Amino acid sequence: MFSNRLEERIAKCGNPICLGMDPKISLMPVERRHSGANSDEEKIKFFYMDILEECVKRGVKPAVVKPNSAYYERISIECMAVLRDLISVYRSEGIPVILDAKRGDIGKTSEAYADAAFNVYGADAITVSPWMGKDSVVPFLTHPSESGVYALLRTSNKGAADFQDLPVKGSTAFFKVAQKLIEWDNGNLGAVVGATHPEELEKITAFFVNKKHEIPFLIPGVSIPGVPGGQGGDAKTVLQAIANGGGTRKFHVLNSSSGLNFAWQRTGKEADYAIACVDALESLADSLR
Ligand SMILES: O=c1ccn([C@@H]2O[C@H](COP(=O)(O)O)[C@@H](O)[C@H]2O)c(=O)[nH]1
Repeated sequence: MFSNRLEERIAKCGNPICLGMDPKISLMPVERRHSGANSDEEKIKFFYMDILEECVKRGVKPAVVKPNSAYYERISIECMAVLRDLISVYRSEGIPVILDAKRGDIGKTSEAYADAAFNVYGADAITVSPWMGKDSVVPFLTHPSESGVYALLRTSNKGAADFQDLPVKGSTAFFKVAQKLIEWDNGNLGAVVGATHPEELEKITAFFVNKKHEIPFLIPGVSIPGVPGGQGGDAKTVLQAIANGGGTRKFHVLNSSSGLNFAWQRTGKEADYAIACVDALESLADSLR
């Protein structure tokens, strides 16, 4: 089951951090280290390979990584192959990969999406939208690869309130989704809950705890102090919200993408982008112990 795999992985690596891998070429000073890196595809590959190499050298690895496919799709078809290669190489270092693609469609199309995510890209888990209901999510959950599925529950963006917070029959829409997730769960289901609304995170944690059915959360929106571009979520506040809701930390992961990727901006030392990323990862991990 994916939830067990996550628990073991977090215990092994000693931190609950999800390193987002969302490339932004203007913030990737790869040419400082690799004069031959001309194309965007090469830059992305070098950038994330350098970060992985630094992680391995220092023995500081994130619990999981999360590339968002949009950032690769926007570059080129070839960049999708770069994404596949990066997934493979991070996995070969024992780091599970969550493909953030927010899929979901009628059943047979969800089956195709699941094959793409788990067989073609080789990801360990995927994000899905639960909006189309059970038959749109089950094909991911029952895929022979027994991979993880994170359903959007209470997202980190401002617009999350537009639908997710709507009152529904004495409750709130996101709680109705949470109830369905419990019903659909086969040990492979998790939920996306944003870091930017700790009060909602606490209530959602308490909901699952009270139902005696906790599922893994993917918690995006964590910022790294001093690095621009993040959404403002605070990692310690997130863990406190989970504790306040009565939850355990065993399988939840906290995602920071721009904050970790482009941490070199704190010192301005462009050539040290990989060191800066792993420094930020290490100090975030230390601060959460
Ligand atoms: O509710 C959600 C769901 C997904 N995301 C994704 O996570 C990263 C966040 O990037 P940062 O640079 O750390 O803000 C990005 O891929 C989002 O699409 C989210 O932020 N919130």
